[in-house]
Amino acid sequence: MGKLTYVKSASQLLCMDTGHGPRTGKGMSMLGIIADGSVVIEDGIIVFAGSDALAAQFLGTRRGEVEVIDASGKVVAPGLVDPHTHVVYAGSRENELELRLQGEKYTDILQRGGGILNTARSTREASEEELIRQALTRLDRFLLHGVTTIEAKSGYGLTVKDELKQLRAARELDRRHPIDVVPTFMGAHAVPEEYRSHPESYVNLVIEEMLPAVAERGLAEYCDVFCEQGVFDIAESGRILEAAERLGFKLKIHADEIAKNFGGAELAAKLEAVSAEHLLKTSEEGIRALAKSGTIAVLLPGTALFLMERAADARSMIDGGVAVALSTDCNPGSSPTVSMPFIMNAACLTMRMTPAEVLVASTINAAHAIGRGNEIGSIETGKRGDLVLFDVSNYRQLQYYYGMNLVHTVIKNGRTVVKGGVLV
Ligand SMILES: O=C(O)CC1=NCN=C1
Ligand SMILES: [Zn+2]
Repeated sequence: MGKLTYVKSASQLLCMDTGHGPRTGKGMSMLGIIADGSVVIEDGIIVFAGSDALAAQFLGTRRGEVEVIDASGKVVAPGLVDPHTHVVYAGSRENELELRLQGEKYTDILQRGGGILNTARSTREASEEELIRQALTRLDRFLLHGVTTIEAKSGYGLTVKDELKQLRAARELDRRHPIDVVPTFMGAHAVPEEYRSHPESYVNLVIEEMLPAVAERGLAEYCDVFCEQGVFDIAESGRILEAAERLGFKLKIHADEIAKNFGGAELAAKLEAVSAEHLLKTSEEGIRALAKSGTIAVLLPGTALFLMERAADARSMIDGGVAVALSTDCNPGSSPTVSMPFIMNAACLTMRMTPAEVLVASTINAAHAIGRGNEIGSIETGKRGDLVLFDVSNYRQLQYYYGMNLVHTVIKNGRTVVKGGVLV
């Protein structure tokens, strides 16, 4: 019988246990709140979630060491999940912010060899250990912002060797850091300079060499493609994703970020991708297609803000029956942040999502977007003991006191990893 962790007397315990699968429509507003709630975790797994009174009864039947964490006056939620990051990379691109402030477009910078290709140069030069070292610091900051599981994409190597290096680094992060890391292959992030005169050969390299190399090493669960005007078009994106599916990868797609009605969402729905990401410029037909296929819309309001673009039409998606998740899109070019709390604020203030919807989108729906909806994302017996204690007395205050990090304590697999806002 293992040590018990007893998180007691939360002013609000947000169980997120009011449904199955990704939440849609009204389900996105149902938090499963227990006032004066308690959670008991044993050997990293939740063994009790309910009222204080029932927790005392439950504990009365148990012997052994109990670590008590007083959550009175605080909101206890499932550990936040970030389903879309490019967290493994070297270098930085602060110069591009000023270029864009002067009016240069993101795609113009990429076309002339900057942007993703800038990060590719520094990532190719960096050793695997250096990539790990830089990313570990970002993961510490994710933890301080309440995030206990993230997805991590490759896509800054753009050669077989360097894409494998990035994905091995992601696997090492998962091993070394408390945060769980779900890996995604994204060799189709941009066409590297050495292939600019013959991009179709790069598509063939992704399909014929990179995908098999990643698959036989078991280095990624998902394949993602930057489906965008001037990057990978609908036909190329479809070829790559269909090849990936044949090799057993689950599918994601960066869709409709920049060009209007490019058809990325429709492609995601046609391929029944697990998720479609960005969706800033998605058409009404695209939204209907996502609802029909059950593809999760992973929205990135921080990226929209940082690119100084209008945010995705979350309201039409939620009202249209699409399951919505949120993410930082942590990357050095279009969203250099790890703050899920800021993303939740931005989702309310720029996409009119409610305080309840952003919590569902940052926990259970985000968990389903990376295939972990049965293990994390809600506070239910049998799920991982991943919790975040916020220093507010009710969940609405998380979006009311905006621009602040209100994380007090983070518990990962039943172990306290952040206390009083500092790593322990
Ligand atoms: O610019 C980057 O490094 C990340 C990105 N990929 C697609 N959109 C943004
Ligand atoms: Zn991205």
